Amino acid sequence: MTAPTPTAGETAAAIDRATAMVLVNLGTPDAPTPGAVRRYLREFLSDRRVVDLPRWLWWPLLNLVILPLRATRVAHKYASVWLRDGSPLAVYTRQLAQAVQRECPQWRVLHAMRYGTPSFTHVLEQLRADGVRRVLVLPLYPQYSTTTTASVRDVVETARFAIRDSGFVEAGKEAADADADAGVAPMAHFIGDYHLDPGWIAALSESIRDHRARHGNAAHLMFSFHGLPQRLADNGDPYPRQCEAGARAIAAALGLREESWTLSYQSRFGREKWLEPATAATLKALAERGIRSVDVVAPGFAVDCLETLEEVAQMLKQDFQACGGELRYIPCLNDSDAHARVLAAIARDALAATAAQPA
Ligand SMILES: C=CC1=C(C)c2cc3[nH]c(cc4nc(cc5[nH]c(cc1n2)c(C)c5CCC(=O)O)C(CCC(=O)O)=C4C)c(C)c3C=C
Ligand SMILES: [Fe+2]
Ligand SMILES: [Fe+2]
Repeated sequence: MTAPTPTAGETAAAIDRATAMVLVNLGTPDAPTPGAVRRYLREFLSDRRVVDLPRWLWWPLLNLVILPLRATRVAHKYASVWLRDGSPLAVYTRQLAQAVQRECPQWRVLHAMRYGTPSFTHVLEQLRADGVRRVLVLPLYPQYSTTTTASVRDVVETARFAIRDSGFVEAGKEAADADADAGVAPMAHFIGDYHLDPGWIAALSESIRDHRARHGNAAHLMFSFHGLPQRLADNGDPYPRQCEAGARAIAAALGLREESWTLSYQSRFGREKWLEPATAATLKALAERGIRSVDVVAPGFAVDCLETLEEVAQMLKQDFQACGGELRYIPCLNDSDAHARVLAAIARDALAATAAQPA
């Protein structure tokens, strides 16, 4: 009996079983309930990369004030965008990893979350047990920030140390083999940002062009990015510069006139001064200038989530309508083929660059 002929994908898969790619996103609650949201927010907002107040001040504020007040309110928001298969961020991230897997049949492609499940540590242990020796980590944040990207890097290092320290031994191995194997965490390569990647700029420009061709051109295009405390930018976080450079490159690719687009920041949290201009205030100012239609795109989000679907496509849309205008939200690249191709190309380039480096 002859073995079945392998497909192109299977042949390629046989070439590099030792390499995997992990797409890492922020994470999201497991259910749109106050309990699940509380668990998620507790983990997220306990990360010193996200809130850097002294613990003696932050712990009581978080546990006794913020979580009790916020969990129920935010659970309602999640409920308003929840999909049949879960939170939008979880569903689209999972589907995006599957789409990238189709683009890269030679490697294993998985996803992990910085907070909640599946955790990066869990995914790395699984890959290591399957014999993967090299992991390419791609945080799903096009722009680098200490609050997001650096925090993913933290868990990558923690997970690699945890594997080394656990003296991980596979069942059924001979002692010598097991000794040789114990503590070998896969090597990790990390992609810090892709805010000016030409493929990414082209994919976003194309998606905006396509949306406008189908729904008509609004008078104005707004690039709305998740915000950050201004203090972090003042201390050198490159995030706002990368947002500006990306928005400018997309506007140029679309051939937009300077006065027909704006960059703004949304999702403010807490009392500190955040990056400005704020998306809500900018929309109000546009309405006051008599601009009646605005397209909003959110290039800081790889996939749609609470912040785009609830805050922009529901709340800000209603507010703008109340000012007599029409807001059209342009979805994120999500699990589109174009997005999967861009991320696959970024990964291939990153690995080719590491291979080209001298040993
Ligand atoms: C100090 C608090 C926060 C900082 C700093 C921050 C930075 C930051 N966040 C994203 C991406 C996302 N944030 C999302 C939700 C979200 N963000 C914060 C707070 C900070 N973010 C909170 C408290 C929440 C949860 C919702 C709420 O309680 O209001 C999400 C969506 C998650 C989902 O489940 O859908 C994303 C994505 C970036 C890119 C960023 C810095 C650049
Ligand atoms: Fe956030
Ligand atoms: Fe928000």
